[in-house]
Amino acid sequence: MASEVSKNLTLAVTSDSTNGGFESKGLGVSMEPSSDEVVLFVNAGAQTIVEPDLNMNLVADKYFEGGDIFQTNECITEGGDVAFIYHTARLGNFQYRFDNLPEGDYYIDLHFILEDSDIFSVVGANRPLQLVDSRVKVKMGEAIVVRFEGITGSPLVSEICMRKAPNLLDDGLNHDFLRCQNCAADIEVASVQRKVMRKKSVEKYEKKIQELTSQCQRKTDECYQAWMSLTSANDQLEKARMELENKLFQTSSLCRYEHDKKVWVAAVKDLSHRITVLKQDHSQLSLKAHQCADSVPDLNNMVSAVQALVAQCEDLKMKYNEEQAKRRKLHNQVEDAKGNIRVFCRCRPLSRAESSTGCSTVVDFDAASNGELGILNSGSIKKTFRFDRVFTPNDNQVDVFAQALPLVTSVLDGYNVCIFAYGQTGTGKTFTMEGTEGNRGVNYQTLVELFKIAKERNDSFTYDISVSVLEVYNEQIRDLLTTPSSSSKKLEIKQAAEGLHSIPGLVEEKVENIQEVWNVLLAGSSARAVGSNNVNEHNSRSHCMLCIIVKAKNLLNGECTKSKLWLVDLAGSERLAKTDAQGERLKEAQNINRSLSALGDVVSSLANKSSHIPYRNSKLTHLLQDSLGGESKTLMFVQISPSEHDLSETLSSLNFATRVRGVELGPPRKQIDTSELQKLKLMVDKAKHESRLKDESLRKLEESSQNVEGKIKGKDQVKELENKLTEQEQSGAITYQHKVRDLEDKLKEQVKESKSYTMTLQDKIEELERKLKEQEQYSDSTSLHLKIKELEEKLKEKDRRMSIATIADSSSSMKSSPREGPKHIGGSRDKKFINEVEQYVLRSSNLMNRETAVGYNLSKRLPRNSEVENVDNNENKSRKSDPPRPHHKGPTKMTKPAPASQRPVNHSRTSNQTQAFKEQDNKERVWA
Ligand SMILES: Nc1ncnc2c1ncn2[C@@H]1O[C@H](COP(=O)(O)OP(=O)(O)OP(=O)(O)O)[C@@H](O)[C@H]1O
Repeated sequence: MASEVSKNLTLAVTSDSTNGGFESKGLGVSMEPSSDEVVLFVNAGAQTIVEPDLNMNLVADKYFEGGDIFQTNECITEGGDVAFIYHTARLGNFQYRFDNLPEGDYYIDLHFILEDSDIFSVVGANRPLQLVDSRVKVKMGEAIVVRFEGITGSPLVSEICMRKAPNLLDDGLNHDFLRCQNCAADIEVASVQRKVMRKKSVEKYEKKIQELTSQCQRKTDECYQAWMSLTSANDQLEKARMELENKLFQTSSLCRYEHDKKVWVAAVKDLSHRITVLKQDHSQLSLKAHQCADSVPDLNNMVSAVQALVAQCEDLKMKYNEEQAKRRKLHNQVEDAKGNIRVFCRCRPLSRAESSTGCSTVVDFDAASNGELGILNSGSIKKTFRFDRVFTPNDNQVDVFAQALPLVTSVLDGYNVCIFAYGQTGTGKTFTMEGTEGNRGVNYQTLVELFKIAKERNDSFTYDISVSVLEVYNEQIRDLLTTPSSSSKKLEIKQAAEGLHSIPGLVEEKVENIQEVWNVLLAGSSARAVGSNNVNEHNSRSHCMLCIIVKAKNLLNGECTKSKLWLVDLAGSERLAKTDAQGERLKEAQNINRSLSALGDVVSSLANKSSHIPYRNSKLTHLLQDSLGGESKTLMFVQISPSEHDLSETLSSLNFATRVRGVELGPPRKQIDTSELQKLKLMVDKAKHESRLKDESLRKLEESSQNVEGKIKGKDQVKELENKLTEQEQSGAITYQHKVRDLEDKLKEQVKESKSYTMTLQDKIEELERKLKEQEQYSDSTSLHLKIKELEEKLKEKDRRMSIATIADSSSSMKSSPREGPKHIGGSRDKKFINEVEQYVLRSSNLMNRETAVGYNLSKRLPRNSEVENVDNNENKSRKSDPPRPHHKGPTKMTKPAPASQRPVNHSRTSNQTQAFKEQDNKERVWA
């Protein structure tokens, strides 16, 4: 059943303000009846204009003053008509329920505080918001519920007051209206009842007023006294405060002084500590200074030692430089010894297709390790070829490159090198030069090695390496590194200077590591394939050329070199007849044949030492001009197939390669040997010349003695003359002895030098011989044997002449020996000694000639260093016809010149001696 709700609701706000209206934003009150409860909503969302109500203060006072404080929401009734609640909890939406109320009308007052809301700012801090006289009618069994809803913030409910309203239903009595001083409601009161109530209340209030007045008087007195005592206490307090402040000030200044004192003491302590430390430092430093002063001489020594070391280092550097130069020279000599053109033959394995068709092999590798290769015909060897190296199908890429490696070193030493692969299509030219990804060929390995050696030498050399890749197809040069737009440009060869060629416009890609090289090689090979329908066919019919340009600078002596390494994969060498070609194919084949035969012609001309080398007959030879012949080194791989079906092509390739290899048969350059021989010859000539001069002076001496003898007539005269002669002879003999001694010393030295030099030469030769041995074994022996024989003949002839000369010499010395004067003895000994030296020198040089020219033969004959002297001795013993060797007794053992009186004067003997000297001299001249 719906409750009857009073329309007379007021929302009041406690305030000191007495006029004007307040606008309460966000608070509203509504009442809704429900079935068994009367609900009072306090809604914070509504707009309500609140009227000020002065009485409200009184109501609030009353509640705060006299009201009990209840902590719960229980309904407490006092006399069954009023309920108070005082609640301090802060809540959001909440409700109070009042049950068991007796039936009747009730006033409900609400006091609550809303914080954080606009109401709060209107009402002021901690002042309650009041809602008074909400009158509700409660029937039997109904309850009153006060519900707060939609409230923002945290309301603090301070009071809920419920009062029983006077019964509105009249029982027929005459009613007066009494306005409630508390709530301003008109309360209907009966007139009698009103008088009694008024009297009672007047009395009650008067009594209360009196009590309050007296209480107020009392309180006023108390207040006055309290005020007075407070004032005096205040004065005393002020005084005490002043004193305290004074004291505090004094104390603080004292404290500050104490504190400052402490600080200063600490600072002084710290400073004195620092001074001690500084003193210690000072003494240590002065100690060190003394030590330094003491160590100055040591330091000077050290500086000079360091300087000496630096000088030593410089010296070592120079020596290292020299050694490097020697190494390069020797390396070059070894390379020279091997020949400037080398031919390696490589045979590929039978292909799968060939094996499956049961194709047989026509190549015999039994003597491959000796550089020999046999071509079989119906099981027996038909023809044998010899090359610098023969690689069987079992030899891998590393084995092959190991043999090409020395040439790579030559490029870094400043020599031009050309390595090319020649052979029939499909014999493995590309395999040898380029290789496959897992089996890199000569090109890649060469570049790896170049970078490796360049790195090893980087403290004495700087190297700039650049690469060009080009192709010669149909006698046209195509740059494979150029951009596609400019690839159509024709390249031509220009002569830059004498012996130097350049290709203007050719790309030279600078490379600094092997990865860059690999990129360039890839770029080249992919460019090669562009524009061709059949890549393999195109590649077979063009020459692919890789040019590596090495610019080197020697950091030690500033020498700069620029050398080239050509790596060429030639076009297939099939003969024209076999290609069975027409039109364009025929032209291609003709061009290939022309360029390959031009290559053959160039190397043949080089072999024949022809004055004109036909480089310009093809683009290929023209390009390679500065790397073929001259000081440059060439390596050719002749690639062959083992198949019986390719026999004729194989034979043709092998014949071509043999023609190329002919170049190597030219005599290797042996510059060192000739120059040394020349030196020794000069030394001998000098010695001979000196000896001749001495002979001349001797002869003059003898002539003058003969003249003197002829003039002697009287004894005194004779004696006088004899004395003069003796004196003359003595002085002449002494000077002569000195001269002879000097000469002997000189000769000894020369012999020693020549011996040691010969030994070093022999060492070098031995080393060369060891390296040559291999080479010599393969070389065509017939021409060498002829030369050896020729040289041996010459040697024998020389020996024969020499023995004749010595026999004549010995016979003449035999004749003059019985009465040889001191001068004569010295002269003949000198000559014999010279002869000995000459023979020895000639023997050595012959040996050297033979050794260098025919190292293979010499290796059997030439004694080792330690054996050289034994050989000499043996020769002494065995050659009885040789002139006797001089016995170096030294000048002390020389026979003293006899006085003229003791010597028989023998004119004929003297003239015989002179004659013998003359003969000997003539023989020597002939011999010389
Ligand atoms: N020594 C070898 N070992 C193994 N396989 C080889 C050898 N030589 C060549 N081959 C193989 O034989 C085939 C032909 O070789 P390659 O292409 O190198 O011949 P080519 O002479 O360069 O031919 P073209 O003249 O057509 O360029 C290739 O498959 C190659 O891998």
